[in-house]
Amino acid sequence: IVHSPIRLHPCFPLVPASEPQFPHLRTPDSGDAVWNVRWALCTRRSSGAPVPGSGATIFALSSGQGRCGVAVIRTSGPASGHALRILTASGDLPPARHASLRLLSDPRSGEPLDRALVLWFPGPKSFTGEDCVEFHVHGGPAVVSGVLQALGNVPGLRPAEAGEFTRRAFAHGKLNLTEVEGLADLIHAETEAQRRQALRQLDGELGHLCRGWAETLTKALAHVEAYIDFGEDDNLEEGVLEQADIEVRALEVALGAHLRDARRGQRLRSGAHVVVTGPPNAGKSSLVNLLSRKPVSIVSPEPGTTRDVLETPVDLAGFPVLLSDTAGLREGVGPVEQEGVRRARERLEQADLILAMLDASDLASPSSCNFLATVVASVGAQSPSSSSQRLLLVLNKSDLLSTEGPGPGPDMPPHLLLSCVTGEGLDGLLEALRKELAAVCGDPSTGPPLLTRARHQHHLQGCLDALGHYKQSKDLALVAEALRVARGHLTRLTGGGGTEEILDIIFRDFCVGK
Ligand SMILES: Nc1nc2c(ncn2[C@@H]2O[C@H](COP(=O)(O)OP(=O)(O)OP(=O)(O)O)[C@@H](O)[C@H]2O)c(=O)[nH]1
Ligand SMILES: [K+]
Ligand SMILES: [Mg+2]
Repeated sequence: IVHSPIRLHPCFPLVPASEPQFPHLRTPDSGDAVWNVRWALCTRRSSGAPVPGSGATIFALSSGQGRCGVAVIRTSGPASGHALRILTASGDLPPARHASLRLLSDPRSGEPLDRALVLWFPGPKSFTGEDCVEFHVHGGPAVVSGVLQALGNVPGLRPAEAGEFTRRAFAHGKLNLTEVEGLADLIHAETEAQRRQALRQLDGELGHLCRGWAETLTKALAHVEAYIDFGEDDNLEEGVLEQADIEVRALEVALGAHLRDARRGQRLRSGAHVVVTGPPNAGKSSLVNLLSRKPVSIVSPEPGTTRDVLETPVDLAGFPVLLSDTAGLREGVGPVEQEGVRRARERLEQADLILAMLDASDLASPSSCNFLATVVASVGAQSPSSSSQRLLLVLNKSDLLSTEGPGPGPDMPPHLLLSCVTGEGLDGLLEALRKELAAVCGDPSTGPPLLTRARHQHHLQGCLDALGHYKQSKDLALVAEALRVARGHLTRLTGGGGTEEILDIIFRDFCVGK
C-alpha cells in the first residue's frame, strides 16, 4: 500500500472525483511501468487558485504572426505530454528541458508536417507550473497552421485565450501580480527605458518591496494583538507597542516618499507629454519634424501656419514621449487662429516638459519679449518640486546669428542654441532632453522601483490612509484594525487575495500565446 500521494503521469486520463480506478501507474518522464496497482483511489485535486477552464490543455502560437524563420508553438496542461507523443508518433517523451529534433506528423493522416525542435517541460518546473511543450517549427504559415490544426485534433486540447499562459503561471504561484504586469509591459515595451522598467518589475522588485512592507505591518499587528491578549501579564516584553509604533512610522515615511514619485513610473509606461510652444515662426513645427523624423507639421515662412494641436509619439533619448506641436502664441488675429492659440494654451497646461522656442535672430521683437515675460517667467517661478512642469528654452535659427541681429544678451535665462536648418545644437538639445525626461519619468536603471500603474498608487494611498487612522486611534482594537486594513492594501497590490476583476483587466492586455 502506498500511502504517499502519487503524481499521475500527464498522459493519465482525468478521473471523476473519488471514484476507484484500476490504472497501470508509470513513473513520470521515463514511461517504464514500475507498479502494477491492483486498484487505486484516484482523486482530482485542484492546484492553487482557480483558473477558468484549467484542467484543459491549451495551445497557441507564442511567437509573432506572419512569415518568420522559426515559430514557437506552446502547450500547457496535463495532456501536453500526450500531445507531444501523438505528434512525434513516439511512445517516449524526449529528455526534460533539452531540445530534441523530431519529425512532427499529423495524427489523423500521418502526413509529415515539419522537422522541428521540441522541448518537454514537465510541471511544476515550467513557465506555467503545468506540463508544457514547446514546438520550434519552421515559420512558414502552412507549417504553423498544420501543427496548430494537428494539436486541435488531439483530445483534451483547445486553443488558448489571450494571456492564458501567464494567467496559469500566476495561478500556480510562478509570478505575482506586479510581475505579471511587468511581463505585459515588457511585451509592449517600445523604448529602452520602458524595457528596463518592465524588466525590473518582472524581476519582482516592486513585489519584493511590498512584501517587505507587509511584513513590517504583520509584525506590528502581532505585537498589538499580543498586547491586547496579554497586556496585563508580566511576561510580555517592555516597550512592545513603542517598538511597533517606531517601525510603522518609518514605514509611513517610506510610503510617502514612494507616492510622491508615483506619476513618474506611469509617465514612463504611457509617455511623457512634451509640448513645443513659442511665438509664430520661431520654428516650432521644424523642430517637431526634426525630433520625430517625419513631416508631421506644415512648415512655412507664413506666421500662423500651425493651428491645431498636432501630436506624435516619439522615442526621445530612450524615453517614450507624446510630442505636441502647437499654434504660435499671439493675440489680435482672426477667429480660427485665435482658437488655435486657445488650444495651444490648454495643451501647455498638460505638459510635463515645455520646449519653449524663440527665434534667436528676433529676440527684441514684442512677441519674443512678451513670451519670455509670460510663459518662460511663470514656469521658472514655479517651485522646483517633482510635480511642477519643467521647461527648456531653445533659441532657434542660430545660423542667422552671425549675419543678422546681435544674439542673446546677458539677461537671457538659461537656454540652448539650435538651428533646425543646419542641425547645429541638436546633440546638445537631445542630451538636455534626456536629463529632463529622466527627471520627469524617473530613471528606471537606478533608484527605487517605480509605481507603473494607477492601481499601485491607489493601494499605496489606501495603505497610507489606514496608517493615518492608526495614528489617530486611542483604542487598541481600532489600532489593530487599521494595521489590518493597511496590510490588506499591500497584499492586494501583489495579487494576494486579488479579485477576479483586477485579473481580468490585467490579463486582457496580453495577446494570445502569452
Ligand atoms: N534660417 C533658419 N530658418 C528656420 C530655422 N528653423 C525654421 N526656419 C524657418 O522658419 C520658418 C517658420 O518655421 P516653422 O517651423 O513653420 O515655424 P513655426 O514656429 O511652426 O510657425 P507657426 O506654426 O506659424 O507658429 C520656415 O520658413 C522655416 O524654414 C532655422 O533654424 N534657421
Ligand atoms: K510658420
Ligand atoms: Mg508651426
